[in-house]
Amino acid sequence: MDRPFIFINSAMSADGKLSTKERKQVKISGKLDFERVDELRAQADAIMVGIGTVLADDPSLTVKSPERKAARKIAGKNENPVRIIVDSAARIPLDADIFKKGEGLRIIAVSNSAPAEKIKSLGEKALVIKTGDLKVDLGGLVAKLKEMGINTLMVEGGATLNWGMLSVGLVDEVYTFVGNLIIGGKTAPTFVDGEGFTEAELSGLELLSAEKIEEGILLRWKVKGKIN
Ligand SMILES: NC(=O)C1=CN([C@@H]2O[C@H](COP(=O)(O)OP(=O)(O)OC[C@H]3O[C@@H](n4cnc5c(N)ncnc54)[C@H](O)[C@@H]3O)[C@@H](O)[C@H]2O)C=CC1
Ligand SMILES: Nc1nc(O)c(N)c(N[C@@H]2O[C@H](COP(=O)(O)O)[C@@H](O)[C@H]2O)n1
Repeated sequence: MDRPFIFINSAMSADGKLSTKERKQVKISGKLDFERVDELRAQADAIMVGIGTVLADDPSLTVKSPERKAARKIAGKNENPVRIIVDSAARIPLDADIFKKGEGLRIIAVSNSAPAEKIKSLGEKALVIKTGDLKVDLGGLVAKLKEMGINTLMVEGGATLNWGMLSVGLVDEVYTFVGNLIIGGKTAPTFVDGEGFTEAELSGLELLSAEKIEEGILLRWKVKGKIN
């Protein structure tokens, strides 16, 4: 394959929301799910999120457990997977947590429309990869990641990037943790936002497993592509 194996991991409320209408991150899952996500991070070559997630949550995207970080070191890797932000217009603040916390390569994926001055400043903190004219070309980006030796890519949202990846057929598997709360609100981000598929374009899934974790359920899906 000329791209990495790509999977999405997201935590959603029982009504499919990723966060509140104010884009505020809320606790959807508990300690056991946190550990599961940390293990997925530790096993991945790279983790990717959209700029909307950075602006809303300012995540560090680091591996949290000292044991998992040590195991990566023993395997000759950095403590953290490569951390990638999809950021067409290079809006990421230079003091974002992904720059401040943890070791390892950061990649900011921008488009040709990103301002040159900002790209220059980002170049001091991260590798900047340019694809696409107004919007990052996700297919082009993942092909470059593969060339760099990234074989497993974990996508951690948000709603728009999930759509971007799924809509162009770049996702192999999906993990959705469904938590025991309702968030509601028609403007609250859902698992997949963006334009949405038409009936003719719907993407089918095969259920690989379903597991109760604490008060929620973890579903693992294989993406099958177009149903119709
Ligand atoms: N519960 C969970 O597991 C998670 C929740 N979230 C929540 O999701 C929300 C953020 O989601 P969004 O605002 O939708 O932002 P997002 O994180 O999906 O980023 C979207 C941005 O990615 C950029 N992008 C560049 N090229 C693209 C392309 N080709 N296709 C798609 N996007 C492209 C665009 O600038 C776009 O605005 C936050 O409220 C955050 O808390 C985020 C991650 C995980
Ligand atoms: N709201 C929410 N609930 C959960 O149960 C989650 N697992 C997440 N995941 C996302 O993970 C990011 C935090 O990463 P760091 O701890 O800073 O490394 C953040 O973007 C959350 O939206 N979210």
